[in-house]
Amino acid sequence: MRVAILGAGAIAYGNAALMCQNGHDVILWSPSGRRTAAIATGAPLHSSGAVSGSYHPRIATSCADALAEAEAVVIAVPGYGHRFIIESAAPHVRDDQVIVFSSHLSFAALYLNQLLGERGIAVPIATLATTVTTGRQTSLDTVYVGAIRALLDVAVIPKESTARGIEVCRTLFGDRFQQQTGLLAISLSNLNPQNHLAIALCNLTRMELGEKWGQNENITPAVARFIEALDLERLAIAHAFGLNVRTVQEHFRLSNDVPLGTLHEMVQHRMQRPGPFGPTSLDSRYVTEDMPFGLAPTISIAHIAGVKVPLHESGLCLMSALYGRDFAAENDILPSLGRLTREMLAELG
Ligand SMILES: NC(=O)C1=CN([C@@H]2O[C@H](COP(=O)(O)OP(=O)(O)OC[C@H]3O[C@@H](n4cnc5c(N)ncnc54)[C@H](OP(=O)(O)O)[C@@H]3O)[C@@H](O)[C@H]2O)C=CC1
Ligand SMILES: CC(C)(CO)C(=O)C(=O)O
Repeated sequence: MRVAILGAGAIAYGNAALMCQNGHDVILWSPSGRRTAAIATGAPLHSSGAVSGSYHPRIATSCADALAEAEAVVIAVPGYGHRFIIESAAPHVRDDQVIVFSSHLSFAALYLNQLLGERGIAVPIATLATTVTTGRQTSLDTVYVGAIRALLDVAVIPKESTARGIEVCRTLFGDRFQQQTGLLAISLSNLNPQNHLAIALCNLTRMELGEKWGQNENITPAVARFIEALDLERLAIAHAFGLNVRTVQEHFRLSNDVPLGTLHEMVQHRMQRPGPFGPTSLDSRYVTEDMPFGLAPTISIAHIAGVKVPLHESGLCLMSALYGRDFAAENDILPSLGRLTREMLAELG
């Protein structure tokens, strides 16, 4: 399949390596052009870890160029890049294409659907609760793929295009997708915001001082308790809408192939294998993406549902104070969607 990847970071490169390995024709677009500079001159993309090999994805010079021949389009940038990517792509999307958000946050798919609607077209938009690959970009032409997740949740809008959206995900990435009820369930199934709040808040001075620290080693019993307490709030929101979403322990089992237990027990199992390292700067998407585009919308959903989420609210407040920023105000997707109501959210499922 001809597939365009909008983004050129850890997930874009990991996905590109996996899809090239699966025989797909991949074209990458780096919004600034900087990250793909080496590959554009002919250097191969070297991947190590769970995907190992050297590949030659094509490089697009513009978003329009990336989309021109694509049958599928994967959006793989942090939430703070979604608005730019959506607005760059929307004028060029064709009605025979399928879009995949890897991963989806903050109802970004609704914004894309809205812009396409203004052009009179609708395409399947598959939203993934997390990413197929994990990993880190280690240089401009190298990526380390930590894992390929065994199973992940997907929902497609418009709902009537679900079968086509999931079919394309399976063609690109393999048979590893489980259909969720809808976009609300997917929004409540992305666990990075809560996990990263706990990991970053409890290790913030390590980040600020640029220390090298193992992420799992620092999910101590106290940090794991905090993550599990945050998880109970998230599950209560889902429950208020009658939705069934995975627990953090189930998510950790699927992502890391370890037996179910308490989160701390599971992290201990995971530590038998190396990596990943925690962020080494305050300028980390664990905070700058996950607070505005993960925690803030989740709190809004909780308010609409009438569910109390004191840990989410305190976390967002503390992080905003620590950074001297108003993270809730940094979300540039929600204001374009109008007022979300309980009925609209319930309809999304
Ligand atoms: N890495 C991982 O293991 C995991 C990642 N995820 C999620 O996957 C998504 C992608 O993550 P990852 O690839 O690691 O992130 P990266 O930080 O590596 O992504 C970098 C890419 O995002 C682009 N980008 C950054 N800021 C902007 C912006 N303001 N406007 C437009 N583009 C921008 C960069 O553009 P340019 O090329 O111009 O520099 C680059 O192409 C995130 O939502 C993340 O939370 C989820 C689970 C695991
Ligand atoms: C490292 C990992 C897989 C767990 O926190 C991750 O989710 C991320 O990098 O965003």
